[in-house]
Amino acid sequence: MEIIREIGEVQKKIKEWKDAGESIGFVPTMGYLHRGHGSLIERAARENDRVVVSVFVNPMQFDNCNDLDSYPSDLSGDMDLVTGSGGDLIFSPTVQEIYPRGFNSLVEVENLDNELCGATRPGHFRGVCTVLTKFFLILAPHRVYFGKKDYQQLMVVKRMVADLNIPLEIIGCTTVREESGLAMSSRNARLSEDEKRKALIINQTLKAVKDRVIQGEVEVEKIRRWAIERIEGVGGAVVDYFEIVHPDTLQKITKIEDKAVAATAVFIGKSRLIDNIILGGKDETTDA
Ligand SMILES: Nc1ncnc2c1ncn2[C@@H]1O[C@H](COP(=O)(O)OP(=O)(O)OP(=O)(O)O)[C@@H](O)[C@H]1O
Ligand SMILES: CC(C)(CO)[C@@H](O)C(=O)[O-]
Ligand code: BAL
Repeated sequence: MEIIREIGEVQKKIKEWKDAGESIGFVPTMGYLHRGHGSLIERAARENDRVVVSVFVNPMQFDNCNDLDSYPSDLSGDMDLVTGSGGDLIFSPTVQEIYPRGFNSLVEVENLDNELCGATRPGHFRGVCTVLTKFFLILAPHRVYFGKKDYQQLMVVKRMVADLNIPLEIIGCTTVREESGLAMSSRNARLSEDEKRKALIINQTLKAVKDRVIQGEVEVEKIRRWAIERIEGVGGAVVDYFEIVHPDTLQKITKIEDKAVAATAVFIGKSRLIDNIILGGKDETTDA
């Protein structure tokens, strides 16, 4: 298992593989890898001959310097996880390698980015789409794997690839959880034991919302207010947003008449955690 830091070098390696007729799977990450990332890498390894994992904390997608500066990292742990999950290569460029002249060209997916994380982290998806476009052009993989924990990111990237005719397949993978139900996230590493216990309220509330919908509740505003109160009731949890949106357009809805997505971002202490659940349809336990 190799770590490559330079664009020219990773391209040389990928060319060798492609010249040998091998298919390339790509898993973009910001590092500090956990079993959630591992499941993406394992799936990529099942479906491709070679798997490249990028580890790059992209400054362009952070609107909060503290969040960027305190983002955890552990490249040697990442190497172990990538090896154990069947990956072939880590591409971990420096910021200078990716943005040598700063950056004047931006990729933005309109409308899908105006609610949820797009509303509360201005410029976030512009940063994500710009860096991913660069990675897609640099690596030219056949298939790229994303987690459904970042539901909006998955939808935005699918749309970007379709709009720009980028020749690769985007694959969404099931959210991997702790036994407690907490969605695995690199940012969980910053939680104290007490905060970790409090963070359980996020998934518990999403599941309770799903139950209310199954029992016939359709009024979004009623559910929203109830869910926010329930989450913040644990003390030390502050809801950044809790919204119920159309699963494809990601626009807010007022009544749940068909499939919908409940998505939330919650500050537990200083860590901002996200999670979501599919309502009014099958749950998110299947890959797509
Ligand atoms: N629990 C998880 N299950 C499945 N996929 C996941 C999980 N956590 C992250 N991913 C996916 O891994 C990819 C890289 O995500 P990232 O490196 O930001 O990890 P993260 O744990 O989500 O970090 P953060 O704490 O910043 O949210 C994304 O496609 C993301 O959706
Ligand atoms: C896709 C990504 C690696 C782009 O920087 C990041 O947004 C993430 O880790 O989800
Ligand atoms: N997983 C999303 C990357 C971010 O929080 O910036």
